[in-house]
Amino acid sequence: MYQPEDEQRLSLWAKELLKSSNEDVQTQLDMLRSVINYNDWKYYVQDNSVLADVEYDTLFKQLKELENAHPDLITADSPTQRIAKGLSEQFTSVSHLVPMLSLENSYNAEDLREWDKRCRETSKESEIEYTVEPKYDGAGISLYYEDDKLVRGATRGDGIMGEDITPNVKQIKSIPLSAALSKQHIQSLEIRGEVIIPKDTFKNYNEQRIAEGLAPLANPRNAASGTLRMLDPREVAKRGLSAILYHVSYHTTENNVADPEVMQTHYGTLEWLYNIGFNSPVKNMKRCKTIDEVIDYVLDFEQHRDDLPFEIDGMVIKVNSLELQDRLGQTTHHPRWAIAYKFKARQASSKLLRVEFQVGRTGSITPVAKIEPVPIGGVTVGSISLFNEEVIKEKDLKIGDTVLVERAGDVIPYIVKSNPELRNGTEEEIIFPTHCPVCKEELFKPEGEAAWRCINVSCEAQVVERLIHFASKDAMDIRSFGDSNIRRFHDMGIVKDIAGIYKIDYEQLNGLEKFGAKSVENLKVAIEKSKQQPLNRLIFGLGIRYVGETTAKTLANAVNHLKDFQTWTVEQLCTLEDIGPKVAGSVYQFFQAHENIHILDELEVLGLTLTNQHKKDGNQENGALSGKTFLFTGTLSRFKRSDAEALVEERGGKLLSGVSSKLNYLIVGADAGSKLEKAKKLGTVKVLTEDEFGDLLEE
Ligand SMILES: NC(=O)c1ccc[n+]([C@@H]2O[C@H](COP(=O)([O-])OP(=O)(O)OC[C@H]3O[C@@H](n4cnc5c(N)ncnc54)[C@H](O)[C@@H]3O)[C@@H](O)[C@H]2O)c1
Ligand SMILES: [Zn+2]
Repeated sequence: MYQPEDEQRLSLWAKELLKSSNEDVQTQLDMLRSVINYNDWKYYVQDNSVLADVEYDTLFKQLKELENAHPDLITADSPTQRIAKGLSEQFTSVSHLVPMLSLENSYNAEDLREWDKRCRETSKESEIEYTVEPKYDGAGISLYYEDDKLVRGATRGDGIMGEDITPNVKQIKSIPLSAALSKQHIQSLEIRGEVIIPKDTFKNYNEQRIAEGLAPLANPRNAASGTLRMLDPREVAKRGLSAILYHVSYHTTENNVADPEVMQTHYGTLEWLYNIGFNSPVKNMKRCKTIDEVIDYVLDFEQHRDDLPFEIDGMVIKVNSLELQDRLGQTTHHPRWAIAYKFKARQASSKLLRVEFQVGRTGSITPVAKIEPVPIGGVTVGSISLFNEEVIKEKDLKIGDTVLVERAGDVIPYIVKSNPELRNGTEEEIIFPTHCPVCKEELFKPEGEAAWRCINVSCEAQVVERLIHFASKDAMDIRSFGDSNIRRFHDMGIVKDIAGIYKIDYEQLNGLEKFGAKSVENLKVAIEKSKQQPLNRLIFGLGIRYVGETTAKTLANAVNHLKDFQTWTVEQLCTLEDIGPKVAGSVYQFFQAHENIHILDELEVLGLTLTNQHKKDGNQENGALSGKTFLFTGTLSRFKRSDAEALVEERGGKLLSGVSSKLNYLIVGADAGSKLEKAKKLGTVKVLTEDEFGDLLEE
């Protein structure tokens, strides 16, 4: 389609147009159209954008404004007159019964008031009721049901034709394979929605990829869109996709009877869909009588976007009455009865200045990109982990490159891509070191692993990282002993290893710059308090390779005393829940090393708890919740989830990972989805609100 020199030219034009242009109107129009066509192709066909979404949106808006000012210069093939292209050749194409259009965008209250005014003028209504729902950041899909059965699932494609991905769609558990449509005399139904990957599924998936040495996937949206187009449905099933349905685009009734009453409003339709088993936005939806109410709701929602279990990139405002929607109609690009309100962007382009190589607590070398600082979603990003050497190769990064940076929700920022087409020849290769940047020992890359390692156990960098990890919030939680103090104390020779934390000579700290008597006292108290931390935190804090918080808990529950593991074999370790040979091997090695046992002995003498308190107290057998099983779902507001889970375990209760007949209690927060549905269907699970759970704890 495009030659490299075309790509370079079009990218330069984009930058020029973004800065403002002094070309005449016709030239500007031509440039904008070429640039937008090119970026549509990159985005929809190649799944590989060059511009940040905001930048693209700005150019699109420029084009629209220019065309509004010069309607005579609008051409039929202008990108404003059609929806973008996006069909691959991997799947059979199918026609949508009704085109899948785009949405008009708005960015502030002014835009929304403007739109409301237009809607009222066009419809000649003085007041319009709107609905507001989240704009899910995933991949659009269209589902077709006939005689209560799911017949077909398709991607959006170019809006007219989509890709037939029925086998993949059938793997998504929140999409019912059949639904009681005929109860409302609906014979056929085409519904639209979004396929998404919940944030924690995405995070787990990426952590797994990183542990396996693979580059993490860019963002939940790309992950959803890529997964839907995978050729093996079994792989799709493993990815934990979810679907939310937000629009009925077409339907017929049995014997042409009149439409059911529920289908007179958008809200009613979604409520009905929800009641017959579809996941729809009703729970996060609001009906608003005025545009001011709409504006309040979207602004408020933006504050809480990170509390949702999935990514959203804005809100969608729709006219509630379907009759009025019909009257307002659509352009070739978007319906007039809906508009998207886009949240602040979380993407930006910046320049890659240099790459630093950091040594982790297990000796792995992590390349970290230093970029020209850019604000993204309210924070300034200047440093970005590149994970390993492969990522640098895969993304084809060079020093001096213009890179696209994204920070999605609570996901750490990452470089989406470089833009090789923007290079001018002065860029430099990134050279991975052959020796540890701190202790200068030669680096090794074990077979089958992605990370280079410094295997010198007394490498200073590793010692410090181990101390930082040990004192961190999720491990021993030694407040007031943060990164910089740890580094300082280590450099001054005050703390040399973990045991050293408990042997600090506080006299020595007197008179230390920026560390007054109060700080010394706080530190002393925090260190003393950490001695009482439960065994699982200590195990996690020790930083045994592959032992995360969950594994640490499993290990802590398996023994009476930590040193009991000295006699465990790899096979025995493998019998523990979720512990495979890799983890077991690492734990085994840790407890076979004399120097580690020596540290444990030292810690015990210094007063730390190496015994499993729960076991000793018999809490688990006699606790108030013993014999009962629990599961939490949705967003909790009163409790932090990990705290709530700890409370259950402290009282002898057991946590389950899914809804089954073994489950006694399901505690539901906001936006509880399929788990709640399933629990209701089972009928044997007691569903509790957070407050009811609180009461249960007090009993
Ligand atoms: N970076 C680039 O080069 C580039 C290129 C092309 C497009 N883009 C981005 O893509 C956007 C245009 O893409 P688009 O046409 O898919 O529009 P869009 O993603 O902005 O909005 C329309 C889509 O929103 C989705 N959606 C989510 N929740 C919804 C809800 N509750 N109700 C209705 N729809 C909902 C639907 O899939 C719908 O198709 C641009 O605004 C731009 O940000 C970027
Ligand atoms: Zn080293």
